[in-house]
Amino acid sequence: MQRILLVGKPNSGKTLLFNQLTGLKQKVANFPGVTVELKAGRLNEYELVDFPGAYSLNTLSHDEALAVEKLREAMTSTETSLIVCNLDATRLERSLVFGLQVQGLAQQYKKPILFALNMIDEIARMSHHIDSESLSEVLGSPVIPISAKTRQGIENLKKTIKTITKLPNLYLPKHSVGDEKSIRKLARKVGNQFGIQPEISLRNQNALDHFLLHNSIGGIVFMVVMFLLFQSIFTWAAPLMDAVENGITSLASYISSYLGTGLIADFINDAVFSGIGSFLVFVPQIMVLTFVIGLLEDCGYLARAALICHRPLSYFGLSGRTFIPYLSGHACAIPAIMAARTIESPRKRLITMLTIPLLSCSARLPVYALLVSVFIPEVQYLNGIVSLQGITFFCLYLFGIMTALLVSFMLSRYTKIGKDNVDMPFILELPAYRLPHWKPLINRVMNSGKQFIYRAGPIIFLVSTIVWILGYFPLEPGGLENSYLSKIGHFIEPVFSPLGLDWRYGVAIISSFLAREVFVGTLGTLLGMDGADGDLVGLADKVRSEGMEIGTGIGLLLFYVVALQCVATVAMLRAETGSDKVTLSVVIGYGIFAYFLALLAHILI
Ligand SMILES: Nc1nc2c(ncn2[C@@H]2O[C@H](COP(=O)(O)OP(=O)(O)OP(=O)(O)O)[C@@H](O)[C@H]2O)c(=O)[nH]1
Ligand SMILES: [Mg+2]
Repeated sequence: MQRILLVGKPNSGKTLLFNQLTGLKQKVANFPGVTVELKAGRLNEYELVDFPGAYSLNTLSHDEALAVEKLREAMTSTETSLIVCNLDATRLERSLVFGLQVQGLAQQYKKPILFALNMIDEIARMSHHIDSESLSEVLGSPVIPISAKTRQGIENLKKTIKTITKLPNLYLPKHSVGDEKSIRKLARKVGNQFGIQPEISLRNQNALDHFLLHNSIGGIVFMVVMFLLFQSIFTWAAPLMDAVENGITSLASYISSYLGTGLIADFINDAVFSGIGSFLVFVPQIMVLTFVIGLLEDCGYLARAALICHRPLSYFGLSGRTFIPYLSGHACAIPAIMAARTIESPRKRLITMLTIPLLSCSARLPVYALLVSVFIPEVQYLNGIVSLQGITFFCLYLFGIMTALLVSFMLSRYTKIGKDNVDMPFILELPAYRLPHWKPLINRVMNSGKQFIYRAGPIIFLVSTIVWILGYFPLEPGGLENSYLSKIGHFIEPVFSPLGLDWRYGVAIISSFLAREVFVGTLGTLLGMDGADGDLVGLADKVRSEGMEIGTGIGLLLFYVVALQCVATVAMLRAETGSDKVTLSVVIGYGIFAYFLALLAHILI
């Protein structure tokens, strides 16, 4: 299939434009380095390829290097029909440095090129206008003004793409500017002539940055924002979680009233409703977390937070750019490990990737929520804005962060890991402050919930079903205690009994090595079969009524903070580090560390 390449400077709106043209929903956010791998979609009879952004053909970070390498490769391919180079109209000079370099490549390989002059809605808001026709004459290639946000000019862009792909030879760039120095000179000249003056575009930004990047005020704002972020996950998501829980409980009792008793009824109650239901409750929490992170990204704050964190993170052998993968690691480690591609220093990138699994991702939420509600009373402060359970959550997340920092510190000080690579400087372009763009944000939130269900749902269903079958059969007096599962459980019990956990918790922990959220589902199935009435609220009550000691509970929590129990993360680590040895060491190392923490907590508390 013939291809159209969509390239340009980071954070210039390529992916939003890609989504508008293909109808897909790739991630869009207001900081440089969101897209880290090539993504393809259909635009009429063509394949449209969204590239990671790059500032120049001479690259710094891994994602830029990938973009440039793939771009050079695609240039030589006969399947490449057109290059659409996206320019950020509010930062014309910077967009043109890469744009003119790409135009040079297009001329060399005889490919037509078209410039999409994006963000003209922002330009209009600043009472400015860019004469795109004159700009097109100066550049020697078509320039189409658009707004990927408001869709202004998108139809015109589509029409121009059609015209050019029909008669490509008429649109080949006629001349190229030459070396990097003359490109930068021309970019500055054109930027000054057509673009918006930095004093105007940066006026509001500078005022806000003065406050948010201030040495002490900036630090306090950062702490408050992070505290509210973590509070939101627990306190603010609670009403939504209650709604889902009530919905599932009513559905369960409605369906059970029709099923009567017997094998099918037991299966539906214990495996389906207790197993799957107990993890569905956490979908709203994950969506709230994605919403708050998305809000911070969209308004431009996250890039500032990365800058604030650069100094302290450097102390632990990391970079300011580690901040964004670390933060998104609290939603899911997989995209976070990929996001580490934007880290300029290979050593810091490696250390970041290896420590991301220590951050509390949303799969731990069900486990935390269950144990926190067992041990921590529901006390609220400040009219319900802050709760004791929320504070406990914050401490658990903090523990994950501290452990990640400590491990990074040790890796950077006492090992040679990744040391043979050249170190690169930390450079970060601060995006403009903007109001959030609601549609893509809502899409992301819905997607996060959907993906959690799609990814975890089938595994949980499978594991719950297997656990249920092993626990139900052979149909002998004594029920669960005489089941196959109990035999397996008792066999592995010696591993878990030093932690104060009986065989049922052992089975739940072992089954959660595939994915952590399976723990609650399996426990739901197991305790459901053991007399809980299949209702989800009952799970915490059931654990409490069995008299689990607080030291054991805290030990279990710490175990889940540290242990790397996620097949998908292990596979991703292997792919991104390219080393079996490193991946295996991380899995075993964190496993042993987690076990000893749990043991210590059980003995000491
Ligand atoms: N106001 C306005 N904002 C836009 C427009 N296009 C994109 N944005 C915003 O710009 C930010 C960056 O958009 P992305 O599509 O993620 O940019 P990208 O070029 O793909 O960025 P990387 O993947 O990091 O290279 C997001 O916050 C978008 O909502 C536009 O036309 N107008
Ligand atoms: Mg992108």
